Amino acid sequence: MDGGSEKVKNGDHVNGALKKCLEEKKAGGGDAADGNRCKPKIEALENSLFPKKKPITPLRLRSGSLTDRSAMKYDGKTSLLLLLVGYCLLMPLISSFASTLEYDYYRESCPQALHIIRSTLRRIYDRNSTVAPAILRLVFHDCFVKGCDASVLLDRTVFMGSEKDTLPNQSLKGFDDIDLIKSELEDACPGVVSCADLLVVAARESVVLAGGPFYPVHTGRKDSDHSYPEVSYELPSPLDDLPTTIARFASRGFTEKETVTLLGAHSTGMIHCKFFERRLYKFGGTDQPDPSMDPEFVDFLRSVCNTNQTQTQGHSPSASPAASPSSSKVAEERSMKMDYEGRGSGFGILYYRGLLQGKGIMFVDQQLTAGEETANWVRQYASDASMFHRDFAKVMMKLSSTQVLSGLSGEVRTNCREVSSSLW
Ligand code: HEM
Repeated sequence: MDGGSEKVKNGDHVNGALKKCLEEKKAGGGDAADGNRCKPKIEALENSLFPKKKPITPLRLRSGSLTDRSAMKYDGKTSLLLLLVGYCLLMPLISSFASTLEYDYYRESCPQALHIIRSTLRRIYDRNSTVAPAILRLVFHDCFVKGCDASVLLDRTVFMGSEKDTLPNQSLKGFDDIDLIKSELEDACPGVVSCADLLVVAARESVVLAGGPFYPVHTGRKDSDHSYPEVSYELPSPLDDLPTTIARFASRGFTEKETVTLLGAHSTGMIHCKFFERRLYKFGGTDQPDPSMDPEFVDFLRSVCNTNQTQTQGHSPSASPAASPSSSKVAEERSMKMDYEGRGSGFGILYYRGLLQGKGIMFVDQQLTAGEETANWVRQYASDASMFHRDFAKVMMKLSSTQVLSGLSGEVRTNCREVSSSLW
């Protein structure tokens, strides 16, 4: 076994121990995921995902170095210059320390915060399981646009446009569910828990509910006082080819591998026919379907999206319940269920296997098999569920920490749809 798979195994082991701890604590009626009891296991999981580097031994200063007083023959001007340079270099460093996220940031201000998020989300999920993929997608659309600052949740006002109204965000869902969770938080701890933290924690829970891995989420994010509709157009499109997708993710600091991993989120949820219909009939200006698609799968998707035909069953991914009624209005609303029929190890692995068989629903998904490096990762994830779960956990932690506001930057909104500072 190579070193990489050894680490995967360790990660699995720690994740298993953590899950056990959480279950035991839950059976005991408490909330453990972020409580003290499971903290050592959460830290062990973090260590297995991100092994700590050895501390660097400080270099001994040799005589004759810059700190050697005898060598300091600077005049007043040089000292002032050095002071200025030092100030300029250190200030960003100091403020970046001040703005670091923390483990269990709300432990004193609102110790029940994470329990409230988790239990409310689970209550909603029990009634309507579409909440989980909806919130997972929301966090991506939030974090990709100016960082994880809940800007995507803001409604339009007379002074400010809203990200929600832009084309890439028009089919986002889950806003009411976020409102419900926020109102529970506000009842318990008014004005304390940010919408940005709410969203990343709820997304983590959503991944777990969808059969994906648990990953630790540090907290302390603040909310933006601004929405960025113009930046929303930088979100990837379902019609993008591979180089464009790679470039878009690279612009946010993600590697090719991480891009492949992140798209594994398409293991769960729904996708409307309008996002892939052109692939089925008139691909690339021809009268033919996309040649990279499996022909039987093309027929299947045509039957799902065509309101005149009856629904076909028995394929994976399966036709969605939303695809049953047959009025013309519903034609637009027809959708494919991306749930690749798996819980536990099914999350991810079936999505990548589907890609290898030409059964990617959106062009952007199928394109992952078009590049040498990306196709290599697709193949690896299709055969190694634990490697995918470990990488997905890591990349979701990275996504959740993208360009956050913290410390003195940003605010805590009391209503996720409106900024709290009165100017807007
Ligand atoms: C190239 C990048 C991506 C593109 C072009 C893309 C595009 C889309 C589109 C068009 C849909 C269908 C929406 C609908 O029918 O209403 C969708 C669904 C979804 N996307 Fe993505 N996506 C991308 C990456 C991601 C990432 C990185 C995540 C999360 C980490 C994600 C999570 C989801 C989820 C969970 C759904 C299902 C939503 C639901 O059922 O409500 N997507 N995506």
